[in-house]
This record gives sequence, C-alpha cells and structure tokens, in this order.
Amino acid sequence: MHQYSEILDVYAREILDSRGNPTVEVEVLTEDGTVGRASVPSGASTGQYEAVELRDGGERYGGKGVQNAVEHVNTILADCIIGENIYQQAEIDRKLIRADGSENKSRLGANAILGVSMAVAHAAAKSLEIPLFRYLGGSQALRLPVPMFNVINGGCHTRSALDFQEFMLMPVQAESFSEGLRMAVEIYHQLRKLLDEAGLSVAVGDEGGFAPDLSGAEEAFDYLNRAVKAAGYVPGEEIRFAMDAAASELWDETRGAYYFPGESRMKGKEILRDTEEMIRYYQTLSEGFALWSIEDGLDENDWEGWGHLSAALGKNLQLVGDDLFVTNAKRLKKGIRLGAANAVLVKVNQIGTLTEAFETMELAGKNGYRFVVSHRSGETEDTTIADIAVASGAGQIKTGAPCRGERTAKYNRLLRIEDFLGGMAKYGVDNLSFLC
Ligand SMILES: O=C(O)[C@@H](CO)OP(=O)(O)O
Ligand SMILES: [Mg+2]
Repeated sequence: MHQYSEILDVYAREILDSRGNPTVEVEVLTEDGTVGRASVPSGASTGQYEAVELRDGGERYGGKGVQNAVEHVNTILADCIIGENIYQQAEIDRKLIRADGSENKSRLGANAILGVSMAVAHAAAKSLEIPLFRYLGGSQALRLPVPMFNVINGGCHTRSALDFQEFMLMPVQAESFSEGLRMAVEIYHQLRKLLDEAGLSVAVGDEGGFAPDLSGAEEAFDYLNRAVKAAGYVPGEEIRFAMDAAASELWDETRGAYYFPGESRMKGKEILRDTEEMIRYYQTLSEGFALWSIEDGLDENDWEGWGHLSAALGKNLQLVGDDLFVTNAKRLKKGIRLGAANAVLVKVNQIGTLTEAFETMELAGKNGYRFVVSHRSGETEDTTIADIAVASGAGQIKTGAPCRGERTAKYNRLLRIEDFLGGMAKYGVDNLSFLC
C-alpha cells in the first residue's frame, strides 16, 4: 500500500535554548491532523566548515539571524514543501537543500532547514503511530547507545582553567542502558563530593559537567579515577574515559602551535604544544588512564597531523572527528582516503538535514568508522538525537551530564525507548577492542 499524507502547513517560531539564546522551533501539520514539532540546537565551539546557522549577533542579518531563519521557514521553505507527501523524507530534504541553493545552507540558514527536516520526521512517525526511532531505523533499531557522560567541562564551555573541553565517562560494561546510566550517575555524584571536599567549585558548565579550576588533563582524569573507585567500579573495566580536546579552539595561527591559555595562567608561563607534542601528550594520557576515545585531538585543518595521530594511536584509541568532519560526507570521504581518525561525531545541525546526517553515518559504517550521535552545547528539550542514536545503531551518544533538563531530556527519552523495546533492547559498543 502506498502511504500518503499531505503536508498542509509549516510554521516556525522563536524559542529559547539552554544558554538563554533564541533558536528556531518548527511545526508541520499533515492532512490527517498530525502535528510534528522539533527545535534546533546551537554550538559554541563550532567548526569552520559547519553548515551556517543564522544566529542573532551574526553580521549577516543585522543581529536578527534567528528571526530571519523563522521567516524563511514561514515563507520560502513552507511554500517549497506544502503539498508534499510527509513520508518522503529524503525527497523533502532534497527540496529544502535545493531551495537554499548554497554550498553551506547560508542563504536560508541551516537552523531553518534542519527545523523543518526534523519536524517532518516527527510528523510522519506520529501519523503512523510509531516511535520516531522505529520510523527512522526500522525493526532492526534495537541498540541503545553507551553514553559519553560529560562530567568535567572546560574549554569554551566554561571559564575554568581547564583547556580541553570535555572529560567523559563511558559505562561500557553494563547489562543495559539503564544500568549504564545509573553507574555513570553514581560516579557523577561521587565526583561532586570529591571536588567539594577539595574546596573546588561544583558549579557546572554549559553541558552540566562540573567546571573546577584544575591544572590540566592529568588532574581531571585523576578525579575521574577516584570518583569511579569511590562509586565501587574499576576504571578500565566497567568504565572507560573519553575526552573532547576541541583542539581547533586551541590552535593559534599566529603562534603556529596549540596554545593552552588556562595552563599558561596556572603555571605563569606560556604553554604551547606542536602537533607531535599533542600526539605524545595523548599517548601519555592513554597510558596513564583508562582513556578509550579522543575527539578533535588536532585542528580541523591539520589533515597531515590527523594522519600521524591516527597512525600513532588509532590502533588502541577511538579517534573522533567533530570539527574535522562536521557530519559532512565529503569531508568524511577525504578523511577515509587519508586515514584520518577512525570515528565521526554526528551533529544534525552541522549538516542541516536528517537525510544527509544518515548518509554520513552510512558512509562511516561502510568504511569501518564508528559514529557517535551528539548534542550541541546549546540545546533545547528536543530529544530527536536520542531516537537518531537508536535508529542508526550508533552505539554511542554524547549528550552531557545529568543535571540540566535539556540533557536529562535525552537520557530520559532513551530510558523510555529501552522500556518500549523490553527484552529486545541491546546495549553497548559493538566489539570494544576493534579499532581500524
Ligand atoms: O564540541 C562539541 O563536541 C560540542 C558538543 O559537546 O560542543 P559545541 O556544541 O559547543 O560545538
Ligand atoms: Mg567536539
């Protein structure tokens, strides 16, 4: 039977994100009376090659970027897809891309386009009365992801002295998602206690992790080690560590090196590292701690360095390209050709449509690259990424710490999905020791 339900209306409004900035929310109405709704996240450590969102404060629209994105949904994009069949996600996404016409979605705004793309998927799933993850992933979508639980925040998500952006827990050896989540939450509470006892700040950063003034990555991992043990687990067994260096933020063109402003401040002298020193630094960290995954270890333009990094550490570590690949199949293809990284971070707003994000994941999977579905540092209560993680079978999701509503919304959605799947639910990263 040919499924058909026509799109009758598309409507966008401004809402707030978790940093108190305006963002886009879109609703799509179909002829059977279904309304699908989605809202769009926004990053702080954005990659240079991301699709372009129209943000307030941007020069392009005289500081009224989000308002313009909303306007584009309500006029051009609405005209373009009203009358389309709601179940034709790929076709609709292609129409949206064509309506924009630019290479990087800068004309109508990646935030405008993504809002429509996601709301269409929500409406389609709802009108079929099936959960979004099943609509997007079919009956094989059974795998719940291991959370990359970002418990210590640094870099541009805080004002602390820590230069690397994220220090994360991965409960890799749990029976189920809910058990893994519980373990990570227990460790989070132990970490809070340890930091508090040491007189360090337990204020949190943009993603809900603590933002203490630590001297560097070693001290951060040391705290993670102690918190894991205090919760009764063994680092390297039930729990592995992950980090996002967000090194594009540290690369200093004029100095021709990676500049560590926090560490420089703490040590009272300028701390610089070149590419080879960065690689050695990661090597030391991976030898000293239960580190399993490093994201954006080097700058987004340093393809050659990424080749070295991958050759040196890619056998034992997951090396994730975020700013490097920006969820873009073209950049990922280049990375695959050059042997850069062995995994890709997937942020739907970096590319601007669901179809393109799924294409990137498919390309990764076919080439032995892992993929990690991710939030942005500026989020809303939208939980689409939780469904995407299950639909794609990614096995990993990065969506912050458990103490901010926009982050727990995703974890809670995953708990509901696990509950829905019951005994069919699977959990975890397939074959932990395999890295290409
Ligand atoms: O770098 C990252 O991976 C993200 C999300 O954690 O941060 P932002 O959304 O600020 O780019
Ligand atoms: Mg990142």
